[in-house]
Amino acid sequence: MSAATYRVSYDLGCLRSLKKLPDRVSAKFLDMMTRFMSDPTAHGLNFESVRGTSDRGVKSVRIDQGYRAIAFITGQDVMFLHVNNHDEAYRWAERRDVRVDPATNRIRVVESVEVKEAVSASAELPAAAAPDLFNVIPDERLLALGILAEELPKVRQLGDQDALDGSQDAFDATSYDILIALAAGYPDDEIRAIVGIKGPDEDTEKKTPTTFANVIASDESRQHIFIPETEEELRRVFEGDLEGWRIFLHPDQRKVAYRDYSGPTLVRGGAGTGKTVVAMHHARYLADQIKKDPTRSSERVLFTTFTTNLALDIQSNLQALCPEHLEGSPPRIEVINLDRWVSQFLKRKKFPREIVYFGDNKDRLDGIWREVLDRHSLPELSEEFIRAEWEQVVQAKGVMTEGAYFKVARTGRGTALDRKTRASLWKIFSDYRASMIDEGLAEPDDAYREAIEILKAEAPSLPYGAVVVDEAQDMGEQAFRLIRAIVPEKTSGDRNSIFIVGDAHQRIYGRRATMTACGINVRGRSRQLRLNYRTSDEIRKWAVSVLEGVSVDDLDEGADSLKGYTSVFRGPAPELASFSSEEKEVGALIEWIRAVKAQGTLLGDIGVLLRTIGQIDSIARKLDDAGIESIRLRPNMADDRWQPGVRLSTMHRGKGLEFQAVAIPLLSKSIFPPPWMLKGAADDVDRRNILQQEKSLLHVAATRAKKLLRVSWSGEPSPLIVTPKKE
Ligand SMILES: Nc1ncnc2c1ncn2[C@@H]1O[C@H](COP(=O)(O)OP(=O)(O)OP(=O)(O)O)[C@@H](O)[C@H]1O
Repeated sequence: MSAATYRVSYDLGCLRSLKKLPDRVSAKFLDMMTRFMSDPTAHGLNFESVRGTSDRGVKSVRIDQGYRAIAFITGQDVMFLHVNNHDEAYRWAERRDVRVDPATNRIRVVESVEVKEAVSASAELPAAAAPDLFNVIPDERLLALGILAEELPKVRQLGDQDALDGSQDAFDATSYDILIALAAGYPDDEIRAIVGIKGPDEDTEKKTPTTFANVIASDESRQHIFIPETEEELRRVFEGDLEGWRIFLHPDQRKVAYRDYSGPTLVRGGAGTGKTVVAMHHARYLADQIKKDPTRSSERVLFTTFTTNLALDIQSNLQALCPEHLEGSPPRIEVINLDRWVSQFLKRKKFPREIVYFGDNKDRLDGIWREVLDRHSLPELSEEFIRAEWEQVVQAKGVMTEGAYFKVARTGRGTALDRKTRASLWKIFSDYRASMIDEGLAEPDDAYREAIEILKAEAPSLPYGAVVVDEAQDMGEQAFRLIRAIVPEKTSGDRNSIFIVGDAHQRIYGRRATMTACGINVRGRSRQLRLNYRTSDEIRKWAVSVLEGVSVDDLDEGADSLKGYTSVFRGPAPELASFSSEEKEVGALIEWIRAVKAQGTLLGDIGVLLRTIGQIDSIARKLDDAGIESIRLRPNMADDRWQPGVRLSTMHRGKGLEFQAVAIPLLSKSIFPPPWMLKGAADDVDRRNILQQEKSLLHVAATRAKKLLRVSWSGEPSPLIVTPKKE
């Protein structure tokens, strides 16, 4: 074969079979395929017929003397299905049949054999212990879910979970996913959602003709089929691991990421549903478009998020996904957290003040507050209330004059304020602002406002064609106004301008904004993801139970819910452990870490998430005494996963991390939520907001766990914990 127009694709089964073979075979196959990709005319492939196969499109290709690749050829498509040593490859190919399945909009790779032969022909299919795993499930239900008729006899042979786990290669990839979800006990609608198959009533999309060429490129097929666009991409997949998020998106994720939008877009979804993954793929999609268009060569995509460490994670994940867009100078995708972007921008613009984020200067602001509050006689309001009013109303909404403060809507604030009180408060706020300027300091909201003003006054000079925003739930009004100012709506339209992902259930920094109010109109372009890829369904359910009674916005003017939120796999129930003393609790935590390690989990894949830095210090000492290595994760520093040691992190810093096993200790009533926070509440509404934020924090911490979650306390449990268990 030597025509330049062939489209080459790789079934997931092919990539998996390749990973089982010696590296040199994979290297040879890769070499052969990259050469074919670069110049099919010079490096044609010799396809040979496979004797005995019922499907005439199934062919073999010689890799070397000992190994063969099996492919399926039709029209202009070459799809690789399997690689193995000569005899096994032929045996595998003899009974394979490739077909278009209009019901699922996928390409299916079927082993078309009779029952006895099927089992013996599938070398990896283990002997069934007792043929009962799916026995209670009638054929009609299996077929309606998408299992192929030819596969039914093999399904009936699967005796137990071990047999199913070992039979991956014996089934079409979609069928295997269906069986795994069935065995885990999911109901049919959830199985369809997990596997990405529409139910008979949902299938309302306009259908393109179901030719092989169309179906192989469908979002559904591409859940299991990889179509490389460049040799580089092929190399990365062959040489790296098969991380699902990079290659095989769920059809719902692909539909959101790989398309154009007529204006700003919002993607919501519970923890672990792949919002960051989708945002990264969309950034890549946008950068690919820029790359293809020479007239846009100076354009860039700004990928921004809330915290530095999340930006660092995204940078390294994008490096794995599309390095070609990060390596240029300047790179086509620029990843930076918004605070840093602003401070760099203002520095270039010679902004004379220092922006206060953390550390010593924060103490200087506290000092200014003390002096200002001493100078003014306070109305009947607490210091906490006044400072919260400054942060949540004056600064958050960018109020600059007394007149504006009289008029501003104080949404979310509990205590009503009459005009006279507002006038007294404004004197305090003006004094504080003037003193802060005198000291040469600025708060982040001041910095955002300054940047917005500069951008509005300047002729458009920034190179950004689009902004992608992650963790939007933690950004405030000024941040969104700034994002809009970075990519202002053009007279030619607002196409692909802003792509925002977030989840208000995970709002942990107390900021809140309504996009429409900030000039970002996402109406009609809001999407939702529902499948949690990170956390087992059992842990997910517990994490959701923590949020009971919490009502959550949709980052705009409506409400959000976690309806339909499900995990793609199941696991052990979270362990809730109660102790009579903290000493016993920490002792048991140490034993738990040892047991998890003994079961094969690396220490670095165990996270202990705590509410305060003081608690981290204390647990670190106790782990040290017990001879267990630990690493404290600090804000603004990436986690070097190669370093051994249990990860100790605050719940806040835990956002953006994930671990096989997570422990959340010290959740006693007297410690969590921290009493000082509730004591500092300005009024009942503030108190409710604090409790809501702490619930979100516990929810975030719990959803960092993949397979194991352990929650513990001593004495009385925190009221935020559901269902206690005795020691
Ligand atoms: N299609 C997929 N296939 C395999 N893994 C996936 C897929 N999509 C997401 N994941 C994995 O699921 C985990 C969660 O993804 P991601 O961090 O993007 O979710 P999120 O919605 O941003 O989560 P959170 O809101 O909790 O930060 C990651 O480990 C990611 O690699």
